[in-house]
Amino acid sequence: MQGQLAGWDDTIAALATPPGIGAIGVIRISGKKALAITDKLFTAKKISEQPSHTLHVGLLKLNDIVLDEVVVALFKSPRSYTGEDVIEISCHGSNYILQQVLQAITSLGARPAKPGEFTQRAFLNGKLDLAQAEAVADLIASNTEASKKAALSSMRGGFSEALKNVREQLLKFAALIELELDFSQEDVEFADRTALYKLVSEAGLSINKLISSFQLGNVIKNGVSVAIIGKPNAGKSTLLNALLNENRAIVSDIPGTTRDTIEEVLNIDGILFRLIDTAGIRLHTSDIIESAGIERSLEKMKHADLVLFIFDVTDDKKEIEKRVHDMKAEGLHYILVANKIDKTNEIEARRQFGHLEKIIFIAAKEGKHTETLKEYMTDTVLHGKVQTESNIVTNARHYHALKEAATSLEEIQAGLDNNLESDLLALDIRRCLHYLGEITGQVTNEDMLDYIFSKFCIGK
Ligand SMILES: Nc1nc2c(c(=O)[nH]1)N(C=O)[C@@H](CNc1ccc(C(=O)N[C@@H](CCC(=O)O)C(=O)O)cc1)CN2
Ligand SMILES: Nc1nc2c(ncn2[C@@H]2O[C@H](COP(=O)(O)OP(=O)(O)OP(=O)(O)O)[C@@H](O)[C@H]2O)c(=O)[nH]1
Ligand SMILES: [K+]
Ligand SMILES: [Mg+2]
Repeated sequence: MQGQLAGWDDTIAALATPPGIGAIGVIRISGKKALAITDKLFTAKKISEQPSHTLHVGLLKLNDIVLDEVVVALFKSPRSYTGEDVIEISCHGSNYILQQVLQAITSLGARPAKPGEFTQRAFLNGKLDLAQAEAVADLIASNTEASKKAALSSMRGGFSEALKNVREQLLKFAALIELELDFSQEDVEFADRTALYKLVSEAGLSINKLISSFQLGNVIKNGVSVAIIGKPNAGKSTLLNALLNENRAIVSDIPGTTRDTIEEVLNIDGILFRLIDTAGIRLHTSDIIESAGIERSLEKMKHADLVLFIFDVTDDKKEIEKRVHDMKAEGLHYILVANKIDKTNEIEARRQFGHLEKIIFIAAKEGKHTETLKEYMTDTVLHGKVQTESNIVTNARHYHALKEAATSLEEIQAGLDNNLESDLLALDIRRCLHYLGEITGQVTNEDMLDYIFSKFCIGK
């Protein structure tokens, strides 16, 4: 065997806490030799003879040299994170001590764990399915309430449960239809086609709901990039500062103040917006540094999830309309920010620009209506629907598999509509089952597992 499955029988060890920081450092050991190795190092009592889920204080010694005074936690197979015997040794957080203890453990027959290898074992031993295991990595990476909540729910099996039901029902039908093939001479129907049709359309609905949750899932997991775009002196940097509530970017009345892009993260209601202040764009310039800046701004605009197109309300209407037309043509998501309403009056500003869609009137300098803009930004990315209670797909791999499963379901439906023969119908059902199984890991291959678990941190 190759890759991660090679060495699956080894006993593995790794630091479970970040190296070099913290009062305590935890080393985790998993596998058949975990207890025996600990027995050789721990002097207070025989760990292998203690009940599972107990804690023990004592000295660790190797060749009569004291390594540290530690706390040992014991999880006996199968009642552990990995399903194997697991020992956790909490040492004093010195890098030197931790390295010494790890070396002692490996000298007694364990090897260093690869990234994600503890969680991979949990998966291989049936403690978690693949979607749950992937959610563990998302949980560790989560940095907002929304991303934590989505990952925790998936890790605890919410998403998997939603798929399991569909899978089991389809499996039943596949088995019945395949049975018909054995009796092909006799023209029998074991699988009730009407019931199958009902199941397939219900499954299609729930899978399509999951598919459409991905847009929100992506926003929750990866945040939203927001390019602040506009002419020199439109007030882009002033707006960045107002949104952040701090003087991050230099503001001045000199056009061309911002030369390079400035990026800052803003958390609005649990969603991370990566704000990008850019150099002002204008049609003609002879300054090469400025034109390089404009180039960069246009690039940021093209790749942003959302564009805040800001302009001075006393500016020429025609030019704004042209920019809006261009953004629409490029299919960009944008909000028009009519700035400096303090310079005129709001009624006049609305008279000039109110015919444009997705527009908001503000005075960035005074922070006027910037809170409303924040609400508008979250509404724009969430499209009004915050599905907090249902399952949210945040993983691109799951999303693609769900799309394939949905296509297979449509094929099954079409097959039923056209009285497709049992063998072909069975193939379509099997294809759908295959894609559902890829998500939760009933269907895997080693490369896929290697890829998924290699993205984890060491010790997880
Ligand atoms: N010290 C420590 N803290 C930790 C973990 C860990 O492994 N060790 N975790 C690691 O991610 C998370 C908690 N997750 C865990 C999940 C399952 C089991 C476990 O031992 N499960 C067994 C026993 C259950 C029981 O008897 O109640 C099982 O499922 O059979 C442990 C931790 C976060 N905190
Ligand atoms: N009256 C008024 N002035 C504003 C407002 N917002 C920004 N300004 C002024 O407009 C000028 C330009 O502001 P900046 O934020 O530097 O504009 P910018 O778009 O970042 O400009 P560049 O980086 O040069 O492209 C400054 O003098 C700001 O004080 C506003 O709401 N009202
Ligand atoms: K400026
Ligand atoms: Mg600026």
